[in-house]
Amino acid sequence: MSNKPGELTAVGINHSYGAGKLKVPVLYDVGLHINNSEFIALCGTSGSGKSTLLSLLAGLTRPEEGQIFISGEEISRYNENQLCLFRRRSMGFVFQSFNLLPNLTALENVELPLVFLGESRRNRIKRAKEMLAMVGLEERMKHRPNELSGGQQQRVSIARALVTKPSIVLADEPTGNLDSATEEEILILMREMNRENKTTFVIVTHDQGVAEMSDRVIYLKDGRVIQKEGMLA
Ligand SMILES: Nc1ncnc2c1ncn2[C@@H]1O[C@H](COP(=O)(O)OP(=O)(O)OP(=O)(O)O)[C@@H](O)[C@H]1O
Repeated sequence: MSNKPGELTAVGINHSYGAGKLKVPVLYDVGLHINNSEFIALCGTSGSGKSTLLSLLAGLTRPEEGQIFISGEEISRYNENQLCLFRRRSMGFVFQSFNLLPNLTALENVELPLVFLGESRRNRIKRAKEMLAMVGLEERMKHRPNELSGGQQQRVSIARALVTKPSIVLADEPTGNLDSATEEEILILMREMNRENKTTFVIVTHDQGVAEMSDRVIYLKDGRVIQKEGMLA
């Protein structure tokens, strides 16, 4: 299997939690292909397996069966160190609860992924400032997360996700903690980032707004992909 930067492919994924009598199957023969620079909504009812699938695509969980290819690399074969390096270099993450470090400023939070990649301080600051300007927060870069609104915190976390120029951003309910006006603002921002940087976005969501703004919806029901080409959930 060869795929290009920013492409994701899953083949024959079966996954369960627990073992023996306590084993709970969660994903059944899941297959999907996502093209470079697509903006994808991953939808489905509560408990259908969306977060589990995202965690497998992120390489945070290893599939019990099946293969996952990201940008041409079969990450389902990687060991922990290889996975960690791959995530740092090629992926960005956005979470419902923002996951910013409370004692760091917005600028320092955005710099952090570059610290892990060993970038010089000068380059880190330059790049983090550029990203904060791109998300409209250059005036707030010295502020700590508790001095920012929820929408501003999510903007910082989008800047942090994109600062390493990843080919893929994975987001788990990124608008779940925001009011509806802010939710729309954040969605528009992610769509702009997707178009400007040609970054692939995969967004787990219950929000119809995300689905409507997406190129495509992948719909999970009871652990199976039931709809995937150009249809809304
Ligand atoms: N660590 C775990 N151990 C055991 N079962 C788990 C674990 N994580 C998830 N599950 C189960 O796997 C199933 C799928 O969970 P998952 O969180 O992937 O669904 P989801 O579609 O993201 O749900 P939601 O929309 O409610 O967040 C659920 O039945 C859940 O209870």
